Parts: sequence; C-alpha cells; structure tokens
Amino acid sequence: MALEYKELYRIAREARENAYAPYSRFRVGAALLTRTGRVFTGVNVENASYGAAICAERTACVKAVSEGERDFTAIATVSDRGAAPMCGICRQFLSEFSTEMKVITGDDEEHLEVKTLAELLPENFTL
Ligand SMILES: O=c1ccn([C@H]2C[C@H](O)[C@@H](CO)O2)c(=O)[nH]1
Ligand SMILES: [Zn+2]
Repeated sequence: MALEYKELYRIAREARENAYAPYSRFRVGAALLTRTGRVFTGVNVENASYGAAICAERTACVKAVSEGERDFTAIATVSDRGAAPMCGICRQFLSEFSTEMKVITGDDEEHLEVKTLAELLPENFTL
C-alpha cells in the first residue's frame, strides 16, 4: 500500500506542472484514487478575480464526479514548496464523498504523511 501512495504522490507531482497559479506562484497538484482504481488529477486554477480560484483537490474531485466516480479511497497532494496541507474548504468538499479516504502529502515520496480525512476534519458538516 505504501508503494501505491508513492505512485499516487508521483502522479500528483507530475500534474502540478499544469497548475495555473500566476498570482500566488504556489502551484499544487493532486491525484485522487477511486475504489475502481481510476486516478483523477487536479491542479489549482487561479483567476484575476482572486476569490474565483479553485484548489487542486477540488479540481480533481469535480473531474471525478463529472465522470461518474464518487467512491474515493485516497488523494495525494504536493505543492512546489513541498507538502500541501489541504485547505478547509477542500476538506469539507471531499468529506461529502468519504471521510475514511487517506490524505497523503509530504515534501517528497520518501517522507509521506498519511492521515484519514476524518482526522483532518472531525465533525464535517452534513445535512
Ligand atoms: O491545499 C491547497 C492549498 C492551496 N491551494 C492553492 C489555492 C491557491 O491557488 C494557491 C495559494 O493559496 O494554492 C491548493 O490548490 N491546495
Ligand atoms: Zn483547497
């Protein structure tokens, strides 16, 4: 399993190349794994209207849901400054689909931090 996380992390790092972050210069890549074994990548996409930016994690999530996938088992993220702790909006956004999914980040693939989403966001909001 650790190997699988490393591979997911590498995919996130490669995806980071496509980040559009001219304002923050903080590029982020994400790779979201589904139970069926598909991987959806995402990057942050910023905008001249700063608040319109979307994070890499939510980009990956909306791509997956748009393609009919909602059962997520893990997500890896990495910024170009190393580990990318997921923001609160993305924690809540992803928790809609799974709180048991693993969230993987780190400065490099030999130093990955793995937590469940429930650890990162206890008591997520639900209706
Ligand atoms: O986990 C994170 C944290 C930040 N960002 C993006 C949002 C914005 O474009 C830039 C700076 O906050 O990084 C992500 O994509 N994921
Ligand atoms: Zn976010």
